[in-house]
Amino acid sequence: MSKLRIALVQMLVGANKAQNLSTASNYIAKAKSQGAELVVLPECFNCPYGTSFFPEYAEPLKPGNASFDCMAEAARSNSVWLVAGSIPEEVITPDSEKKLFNSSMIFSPLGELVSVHRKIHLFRINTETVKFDEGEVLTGGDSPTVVPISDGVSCGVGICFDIRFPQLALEYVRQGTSFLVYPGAFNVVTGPVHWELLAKARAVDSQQFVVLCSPARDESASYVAWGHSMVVDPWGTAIAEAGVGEEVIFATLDLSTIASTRQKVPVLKGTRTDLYAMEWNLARK
Ligand SMILES: NC(=O)CCC(=O)C(=O)O
Repeated sequence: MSKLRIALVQMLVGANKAQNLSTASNYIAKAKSQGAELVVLPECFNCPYGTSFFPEYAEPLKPGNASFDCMAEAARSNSVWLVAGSIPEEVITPDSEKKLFNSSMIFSPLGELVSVHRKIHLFRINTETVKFDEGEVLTGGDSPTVVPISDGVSCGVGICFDIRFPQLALEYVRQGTSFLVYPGAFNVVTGPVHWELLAKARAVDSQQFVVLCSPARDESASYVAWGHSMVVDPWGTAIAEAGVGEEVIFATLDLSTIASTRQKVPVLKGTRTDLYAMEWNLARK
């Protein structure tokens, strides 16, 4: 595989779960009809983004549950790879404790669940205007997720706040991924300053494609998403970008540009792991 056509579904997410699932599924079919081989949905595409909503909308990621069944069928019937944004996942532990994760299901074109990425870094923010702590109800995941797509092509998955951690992206580089996919819902405070900057930073430091998919902006929501879903190439150039409304955007990832970028600017080869390591011991405050 030398090129991969992808679609990012920047959809409006509301309070009605069935409606959200139907919207997602219609857009997946539309993306396929326009040539997409891999489709990405936004963070929390089955429920409004907010800690008060997560328990009510959470589901086990198994057949027999609405979001799982709908997405498996959408991937299968359209024969596409599907990074199904994220939904609140309910897990009952062996000690009968209920835990919730912010999780992304990844389906193959056969409709098989091939991976689940549980958001590792829970979103915490405390500004004058936006305060949020996913840790009030969610548990963080504990492993990076690499999805094999085809012969030698794989992608690393992160969810939103995960993009702020270059160490995770560099771990994906170590594991040989070609692109990084982050379903995300930045907000109107950090979005204007950090969203594009972080997408480009991760693309430049990992020298691969970076894909960010947001919900469309809904000014009446309790949490107003930034929008601006985008795809950045290994050189750091945005090759597709949405506005703030509902929209599907497309990009063709020319995977040969990964090697050519790394040849032009050999930072990965030049990394001096003998002088510095990806570990540190900051006093946590
Ligand atoms: N859903 C999230 O993780 C939001 C992350 C965010 O807005 C940020 O600034 O980081």
